[in-house]
Amino acid sequence: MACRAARPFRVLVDMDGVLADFEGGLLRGFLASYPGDPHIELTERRGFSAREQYRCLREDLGDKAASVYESPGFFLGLDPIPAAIEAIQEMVQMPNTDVFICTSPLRRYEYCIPEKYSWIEKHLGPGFVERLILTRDKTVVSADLLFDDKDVVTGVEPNPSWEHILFSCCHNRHLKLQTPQRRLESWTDDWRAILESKRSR
Ligand SMILES: O=c1ccn([C@H]2C[C@H](O)[C@@H](COP(=O)(O)O)O2)c(=O)[nH]1
Ligand SMILES: [Mg+2]
Repeated sequence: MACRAARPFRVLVDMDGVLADFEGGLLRGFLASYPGDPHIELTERRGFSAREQYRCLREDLGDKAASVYESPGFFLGLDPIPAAIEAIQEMVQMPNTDVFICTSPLRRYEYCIPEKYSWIEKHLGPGFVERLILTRDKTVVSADLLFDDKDVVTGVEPNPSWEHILFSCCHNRHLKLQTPQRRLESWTDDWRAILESKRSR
């Protein structure tokens, strides 16, 4: 029987907080839309859900925060995370390596979904649009690694195929990781070493 060739090493890269600066865009939009309201500095952000932290600050502020990222142009207007574009462009050229962008759309998706596609085309080119996976459950996507800023990535699959590498973001920097979880501080941190250490296992 012919041996099945080993499949390429597969990497999932999250979008918000890893490629696109969701937190910076939210704060900028909140200050512009609600200049008289209390806001949360990025250094004060705790927990994945900014909406929840704003709601805890004052009941009405959660919906105000959501109105910012539910507005037309929000997702398309996000700045790239520093060095993210260069890192992905290098990663996708690596031999025997497949890279997909795996991101969760808002429930209110009408602007979010097309703008996520447009953002990828704008910053990574039309070819990368083929590599965009939209799902609210990343555990069902098969891969070797997932770079994601969310502290815990859960879904219907209790044992996802990928190792979750926590990508540092304002809301998770304070977290102390449980061994053996690994963190990537930024795209100028040694992401290549993480790929090679995993690839060789
Ligand atoms: O406070 C928040 C923060 C994020 N979101 C949404 C925005 C995006 O659609 C997804 C991002 O999830 P990823 O895990 O980065 O794909 O979460 C929100 O609704 N509220
Ligand atoms: Mg994210």
